[in-house]
Amino acid sequence: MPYITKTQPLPLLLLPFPPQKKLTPKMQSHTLKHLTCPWLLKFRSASCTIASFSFTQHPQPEQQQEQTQYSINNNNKSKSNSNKGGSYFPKRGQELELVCESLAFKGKGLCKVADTGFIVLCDRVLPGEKFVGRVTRKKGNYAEVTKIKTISPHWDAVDAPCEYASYCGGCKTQNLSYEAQLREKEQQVRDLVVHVGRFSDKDPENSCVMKPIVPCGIQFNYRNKVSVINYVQFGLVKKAMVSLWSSHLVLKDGCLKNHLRKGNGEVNYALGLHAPGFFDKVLNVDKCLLQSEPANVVLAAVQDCWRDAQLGLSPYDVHSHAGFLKHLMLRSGRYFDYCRSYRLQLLTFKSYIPLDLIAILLSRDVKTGLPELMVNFVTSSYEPDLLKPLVEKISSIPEVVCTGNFKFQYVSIMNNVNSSVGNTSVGEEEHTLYGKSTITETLRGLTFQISANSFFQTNTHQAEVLYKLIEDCAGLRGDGSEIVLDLFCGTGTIGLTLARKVKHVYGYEVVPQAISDAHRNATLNGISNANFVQGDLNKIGENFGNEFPKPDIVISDPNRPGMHMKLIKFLLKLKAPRIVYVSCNPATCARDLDYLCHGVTEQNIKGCYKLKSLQPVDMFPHTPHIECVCLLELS
Ligand SMILES: C[S@@+](CC[C@H](N)C(=O)[O-])C[C@H]1O[C@@H](n2cnc3c(N)ncnc32)[C@H](O)[C@@H]1O
Repeated sequence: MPYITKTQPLPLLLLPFPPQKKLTPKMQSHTLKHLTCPWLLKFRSASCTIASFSFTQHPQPEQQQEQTQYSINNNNKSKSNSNKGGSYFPKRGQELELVCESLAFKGKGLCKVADTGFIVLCDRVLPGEKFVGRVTRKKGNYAEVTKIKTISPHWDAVDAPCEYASYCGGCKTQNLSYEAQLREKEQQVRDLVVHVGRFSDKDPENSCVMKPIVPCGIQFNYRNKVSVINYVQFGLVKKAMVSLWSSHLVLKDGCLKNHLRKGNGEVNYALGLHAPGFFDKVLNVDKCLLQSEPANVVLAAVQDCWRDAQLGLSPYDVHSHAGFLKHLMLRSGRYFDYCRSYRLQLLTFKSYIPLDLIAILLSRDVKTGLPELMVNFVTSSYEPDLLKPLVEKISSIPEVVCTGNFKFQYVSIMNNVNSSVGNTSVGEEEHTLYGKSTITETLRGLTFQISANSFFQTNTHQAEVLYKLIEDCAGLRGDGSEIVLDLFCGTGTIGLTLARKVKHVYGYEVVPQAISDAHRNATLNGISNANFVQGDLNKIGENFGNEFPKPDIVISDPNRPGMHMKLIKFLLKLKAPRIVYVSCNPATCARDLDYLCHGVTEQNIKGCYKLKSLQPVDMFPHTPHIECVCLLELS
């Protein structure tokens, strides 16, 4: 059956209860459990019974003691720190001596105030580190602190290779040895599976379910796209609150401070990464160690000239909404793998050769398969003449274009125009300024064309590993007889990598452009047994499922919020023999596994799956992100 070329909407049913409305008990029965602080459960699990699992946490009796000895402020008045109920609560501005116990989901250090059990979170502390923190925020029944000074570091602390590591929002754990990062990630998943997923670690049946984390073979230069996600956004944003001239934000008292204004009072602008916690401040960077070297070469070239007054390029001001340049997005092919394979060969000559040189040497012999690079300028209006000097500069960089005999990279330069006041990098219109409008990447033997706005796994190297694990979990019989349902299919990559070994793939995805990319990718690879349909899986109606046969395998790869209750109920009714759940958020993953295996207690719905394996995968070294591949079988 040919795949559908026209996008077909899912049978839609509007969400009955907009999440912002106050929920009545009936409404609550249709919603998912709240997972605002899943990490609290590890410490407070004693208060949660399996039957009435509550995510509303309350201070424990031991926290109700008033504390005096743990505050080290001179003017400490700990007694006044107790809240009305008499439970311990540190005061804003209070300084505490703390030890980081582990890392919570966003990479924040989890600490307990000694003898009270009161939980505080602190950014940029490492497990085992003893430090002094100042309370900055009270939040429900925990507090956030800012590190003032380290008393004794954790023994797994290492020197971060990136000069921006201590204050950039992208890599939070570069100063923790990679082995320790992996241990922390694995432990986080284990804790969530036990406390949120309710898979007891004391149950012998669960003992072999949780697999050791799969490390990432490359720890730098692995990102193929630097974009708006995870604070790793390149933006051209006016710096606010300027005082001194400098092109960098600096760290002072644990906080980012601007260091800026020229002597003549002129405001300074930056091109770089979002400073964590600030939508309007950007950390000027010349290099990011997570992205490819050619992308860094382009970044340096743009940094070199965009401030030139003669070019008349005005950066976008998020406050006044005036200005032209909004974002610079860099997307590259598999530069690292490409270079590494040749470096390994060259190492046999026992000589050190820089990566760039290796790539140039390599490219002399190879006519196809060169890694490609896309540069996307997001601007507030379409003015190609203004961008012309930048396009000329980038397209003449020897490392990124074909020059003479050195065919190194293919470069595509795009312009997404976004006139809205928001900070989004997706354009309302797209123009090709140089080269073609897509770059090509290969994954598990297939070729994918990626446009500026399409989703593609950001670590292609580790995506190979992830997709192999997914295929292993799918447990294909090898006779090409299975039906696969690929939920949250994006540009169809998972389904397409399985398509040649199965009877048919049905993919569902909300973003229309991703669906057209999926169709194009199917054609490009000569695959005709895959249908891709555009629709919102949070809004499926009663008829969802009528347009495809009962699948043998469901692949579900939702984004961070996990699956909607409607989809959980659909899957529990569908009863496909296997579900491979791929998740980028172990907290919502654990919650959804709980529903699928143990049921939805509040709605008297029984679970019908058994968790066979849960495999954490490190896709993003030095960041808090964790991917998991879970296999569920009908019980
Ligand atoms: C983690 S990505 C997975 C993409 C794809 N499976 C892959 O490996 O490349 C999640 C995908 O779910 C899509 N998505 C998010 N919310 C959705 C919804 N409510 N309905 C359908 N698709 C959704 C996103 O657009 C994104 O493409």
